Parts: sequence; structure tokens; C-alpha cells
Amino acid sequence: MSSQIVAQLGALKTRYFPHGIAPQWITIEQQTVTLRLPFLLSQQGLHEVIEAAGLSGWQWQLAPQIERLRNSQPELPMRTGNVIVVSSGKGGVGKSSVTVSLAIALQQLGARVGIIDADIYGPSIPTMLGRASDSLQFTSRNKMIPQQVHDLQVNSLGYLVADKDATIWRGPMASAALQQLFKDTDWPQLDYLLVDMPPGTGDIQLTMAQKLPVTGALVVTTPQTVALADAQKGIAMFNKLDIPLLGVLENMSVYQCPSCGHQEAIFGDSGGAQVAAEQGVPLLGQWPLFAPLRESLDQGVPYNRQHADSAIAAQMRDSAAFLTANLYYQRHDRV
Ligand SMILES: Nc1ncnc2c1ncn2[C@@H]1O[C@H](COP(=O)(O)OP(=O)(O)OP(=O)(O)O)[C@@H](O)[C@H]1O
Repeated sequence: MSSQIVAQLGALKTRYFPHGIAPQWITIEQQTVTLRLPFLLSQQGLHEVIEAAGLSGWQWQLAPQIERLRNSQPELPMRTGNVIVVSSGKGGVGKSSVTVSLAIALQQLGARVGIIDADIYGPSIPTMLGRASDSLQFTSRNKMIPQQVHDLQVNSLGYLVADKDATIWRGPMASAALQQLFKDTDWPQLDYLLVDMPPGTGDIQLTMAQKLPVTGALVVTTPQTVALADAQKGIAMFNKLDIPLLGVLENMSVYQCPSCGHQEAIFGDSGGAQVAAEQGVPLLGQWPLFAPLRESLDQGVPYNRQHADSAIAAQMRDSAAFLTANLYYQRHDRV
């Protein structure tokens, strides 16, 4: 029976498992199938697998064993796990909100997660996570101790300099500051480290991306035409740097009324999906413009942390899990 299930799962072709599930990821004991995947899987993803394999009579369990993948600078010592840069061609599309929400979602799925806030134009992560006025502590060896907020490990330019000081920095200073946040922080063992980059695709972003050991990148956009053109520039930038593009996340896809749940495509329809299709990269998700999301971030408690059981929090976990699967498939064949 076990070998039959392993064969059935191996032959599956789903969104998450374009090549099926490898036999070494599956353990079967009594009536329980355990998936020890090298990336994360959401409940929705697991449900898809169970349905597609026709194995709903079994107990299922996820025990992820996240793999540390090759990055753009393999010679650097790595405690920080897989480094994922979050970028946007255009400001204000919700890059920082997406970074925070994805970090919470990854952590809810069982990963150890850190965030570097390198947005020199407005390091907003400390505000979104609360405790913005906390100052950094240092180890006896003068390394920065990351802030521990909502079970995430965080360091931000916002903890180091006043907003207005960082905004006038030029490329080399911004790049040096990012490297310092990366190298001079006493990061614990992490599975994923998300880097909130400054918006845009100019020299600053290019240099910053080149100096980090990057495992993969994602581009955040809204469905607006102007944001889409900028998203394409972002994709081109990562292609030029030979950094795997993990996908496009369409934020503020539709306006969702907090009272009745009605959805309205006020910024246009599925633009992010079109860009993803044109560029041949995955669409990681289409998140609604949802006022309670902004309100909770303004109060320093991310919405999906506060409402972990909500439909939006589940959608965010699905995007986060899909991101990790794409990261694995893009990097694994070259490890
Ligand atoms: N899906 C959403 N629903 C509601 N509000 C959102 C959503 N995404 C982002 N926002 C809000 O929009 C504003 C801008 O978002 P955010 O600061 O994350 O954008 P950004 O792209 O990082 O901006 P910047 O270019 O300044 O770095 C914030 O007030 C945020 O709370």
C-alpha cells in the first residue's frame, strides 16, 4: 500500500509539484502520510494534493525540512538561510506591507524568519511591526542584536538613523548600510531572510542586490498600468543580475469592502497576472486592497498575525508557501 501511495504522489502534477513529490519526502506510518518537504506547503496546497491524489481517507501531516539553497555569493558564510529580496519598480505599491505579511505567513507555516528593512526612502517596517522607538542592543563583540517582534528577527535602517537622514543617501552609502545590516547583525539560524529593498530599479537597487548573497527575488506591483511598466523594469533588473525571479505578487488587486466583502477592481483588472504571464514567471497571489490591513499595520500588529484564521491570512500563507516552492525549484537543480 505504501509503495502505491508513493507512486501516486510521485506521478502528481500540481501547481506546487510540477515534477511530482519525491519519494524521499514521504514517510508513511500506519494511517498517516507525512510530507517532509524542503519548502513550505499551505493548507490549500495540501488540500490540492490530497484531492488530486484521491487520498482523502488518510491522515496527513507536514513536517517541513527547509533546504538552504545556493545563492548569488556562495562563498559568504551563511547563517541567514535563504535570502529573498522584495522589490518594486514603483513606490507605494505595498512592498513593505507585503514583506511583513509574507514574513508572518512564512513563520505561521513553520519557518524561522528574519527581515532586513533596507528601504532608505522610508524604513517603515519598525512602525508596521510595532516597537519602532526601541533602540538596538549590541553584543559584547559589537554586533547588532536583531529585534524580536511577533516571532520574527528584524533589523532596520529605521533603528539606526532618523528617516530624513537616510533619504538623502547616495548609492554607495545605501549599499554599505545594507551590507552592514546583513553582516554586522548577530542573526540566529534562519530559514528565510526577507529584504525590503528601496523602490525603483536604478543604480542604488542594482548595487544593493549585487552586494548581497541573494537566493531569489520577488516583484510587488499593483494592477495600475504605470506600476506594471515599472514591475517589468524590476523583472529585467533581476534577469540582468542572473537572480532567480520567484514571481510577481499583485497587491491591491481589487478593493474589498470590509463590511460586505464586495470586491471592485478599482486599479484595473489582473494587470499583475498579465505581466507574470508575459514574463513567464509565477503569479504568487492577488491580494485585495483591504482597509483593515492598513489599519493593523499602522498599529504595529500585522493583520495576518492578529487574524490568523481569516481568509486573507490563509491567502497570504498560500502565496508565501508558493514562493518557497518556486525558490526551491529554481535553485535546486544548480545546488
Ligand atoms: N493590500 C492592502 N490593503 C490596504 N492597504 C494597503 C495594502 N497594501 C499596502 N497598503 C497600505 O498602503 C500604504 C503603502 O504601503 P507600503 O508602505 O507597504 O508601500 P511601499 O511600496 O513599501 O512604499 P514605499 O515605496 O514608500 O517603500 C501603507 O499605508 C499600507 O498600509
